[in-house]
Amino acid sequence: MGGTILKRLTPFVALDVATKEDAVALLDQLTVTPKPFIKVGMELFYHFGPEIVKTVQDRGFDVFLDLKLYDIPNTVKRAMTAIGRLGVAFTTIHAAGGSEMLKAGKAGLDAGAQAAGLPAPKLLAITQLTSIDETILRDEQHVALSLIESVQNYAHLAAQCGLDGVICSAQELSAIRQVVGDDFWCITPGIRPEINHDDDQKRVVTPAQARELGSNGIVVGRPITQNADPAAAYQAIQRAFMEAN
Ligand SMILES: O=C(O)c1cc(=O)[nH]c(=O)n1[C@@H]1O[C@H](COP(=O)(O)O)[C@@H](O)[C@H]1O
Repeated sequence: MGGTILKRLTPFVALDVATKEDAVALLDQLTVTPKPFIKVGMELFYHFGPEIVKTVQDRGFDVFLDLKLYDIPNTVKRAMTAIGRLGVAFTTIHAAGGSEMLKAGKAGLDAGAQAAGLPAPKLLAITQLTSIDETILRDEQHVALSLIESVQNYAHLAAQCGLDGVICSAQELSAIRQVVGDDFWCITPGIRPEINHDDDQKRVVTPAQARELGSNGIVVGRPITQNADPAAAYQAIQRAFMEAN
């Protein structure tokens, strides 16, 4: 890291629930210090649209709107312009869409924010989803690179296109840091307090491992939202990630 101090954000809680009542109940339980970022994903957004973003913001949380855009450059640019007007802090796009799409997305996002008089959201590129492993990459996607090389390639592409960072597994961070600057955000889902490989996530680390590997921020869903005490689960994960032993 060239001797610089790593920026580390409080965890992002993935609000992956189906109803507004469930979302609000979780937000009410997560009014803790330090405050988490709240990730609104496809499930809530497709049910309730921009209104759900406002609901979260009105409760004092910064929003990471995770819609993973992937389409032709013109369509992505226009959709990103709409996202830029929502006042969110972070949003996502697929690096696999290529440089023209990434640059169009960034231009649209910045234009939307500027038109609304808001700061531009940070744009993060999805590299390889944390549910993808070497077997899927080789046998289904027919990608000739190793998983780490593919993630590293997408991170380099995203940085060259002027994006603010990537989403990846913390397992790829040292490879990524070889090709991007220290100020490039590497946000890492696939976090489990205990590694037991019993769900759809394939490239998984603990919160403490994410810290040791140099993650700038972790995204955590089910270990918090499906816990009987979401606030306690969040606080334990937050401490493990943010405080050195
Ligand atoms: O973009 C994301 O946030 C994301 C990218 C990725 O590669 N893997 C990944 O799990 N995510 C998201 O991170 C969250 C992880 O949720 P849990 O697996 O329940 O902790 C989900 O909301 C996913 O959509």
